[in-house]
Amino acid sequence: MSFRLQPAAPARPNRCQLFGPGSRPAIFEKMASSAADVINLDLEDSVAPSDKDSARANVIAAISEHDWGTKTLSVRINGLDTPYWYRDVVDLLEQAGERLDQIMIPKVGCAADIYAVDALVTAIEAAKGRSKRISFEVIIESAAGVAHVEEIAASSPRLQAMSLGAADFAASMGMQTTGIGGTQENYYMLREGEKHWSDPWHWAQAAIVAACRTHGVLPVDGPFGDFSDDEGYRAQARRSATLGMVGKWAIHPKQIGIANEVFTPSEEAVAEAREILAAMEQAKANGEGATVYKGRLVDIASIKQAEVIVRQSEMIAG
Ligand SMILES: CC(C)(COP(=O)(O)OP(=O)(O)OC[C@H]1O[C@@H](n2cnc3c(N)ncnc32)[C@H](O)[C@@H]1OP(=O)(O)O)[C@@H](O)C(=O)NCCC(=O)NCCSC(=O)C[C@H](O)C(=O)O
Ligand SMILES: [Mg+2]
Repeated sequence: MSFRLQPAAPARPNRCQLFGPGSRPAIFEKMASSAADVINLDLEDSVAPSDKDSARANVIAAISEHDWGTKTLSVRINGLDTPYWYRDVVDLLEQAGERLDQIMIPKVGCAADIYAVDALVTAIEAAKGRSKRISFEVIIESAAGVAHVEEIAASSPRLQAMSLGAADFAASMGMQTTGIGGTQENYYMLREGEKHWSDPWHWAQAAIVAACRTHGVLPVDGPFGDFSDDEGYRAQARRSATLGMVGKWAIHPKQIGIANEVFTPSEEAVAEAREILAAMEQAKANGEGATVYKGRLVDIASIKQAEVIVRQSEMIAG
């Protein structure tokens, strides 16, 4: 165990990030009144090149015009490989009101990508006297992104969250699929003639969780494209939650409730966690470092596991 303590990730609910194209202002009010914890107004891939300027103007206006409540309000800018991103940053930071919380940087490939955006944001914040420091979130959605995930997680004190973007990731990796997340028909093993499906996103998710937990960043699962498949979305969200991710994107309002349910620890899970903490208190009072709870071992590490669940539930309850 390193003597360095693992930094805590930001203590904010991030169970569901609801996306909407910046070119579709008719849905902004629905997004604002939704039950999502985070709103992502998109200037990137859901906006056609011909609409980039008008979408940017829509988003800047919407930041002040709608009541976003206590949600984290984030805007996804265009990638650093496009001619749009610097104008996104300049106009947002110069023109959008103080309600803007966060910028999402897509297709990040190395720490220097974040450095470039950080330098620009820092200069504009100072020049304009913005009182609120903008935070960053990034999407890991390329081979380079996952190869450099740890340096990216460490890249800036502004960085609060990191998502896996399954669609661009699959393309960058040359994966044989057009699916956005979820079970992939050809990713199976055979045993005695029976197919057993595996999870092709798992290794990248695990890399993201480890990098995020090392550097105090929130790990988030990205989009699930088939919004008519509720159970497929739920299954992927449950796997992500089990792996340590704190939330998942919604690309349609019907996915919000499922994400909120999966990423809120259940009453039973919280009750059990509290019982484990009580059992360990008793064990400590008896001079023991380990004891038996419901027929299984619990020890000092179990305290930390139980605390994760209790802390998450208390933070969500506010
Ligand atoms: C996917 C959609 C285009 C579907 O839109 P639509 O056809 O309007 O859906 P419905 O008719 O079923 O809508 C029902 C009602 O819900 C409202 N609605 C729809 N979408 C949203 C939303 N995102 N937020 C809030 N409200 C929404 C409709 O207006 C209907 O309302 P009403 O008429 O009052 O009943 C659309 O959902 C959509 O555009 N989704 C977001 C797409 C997006 O942002 N994509 C980018 C993120 S994913 C990505 O980028 C990939 C990633 O980078 C990677 O690489 O993996
Ligand atoms: Mg993408």
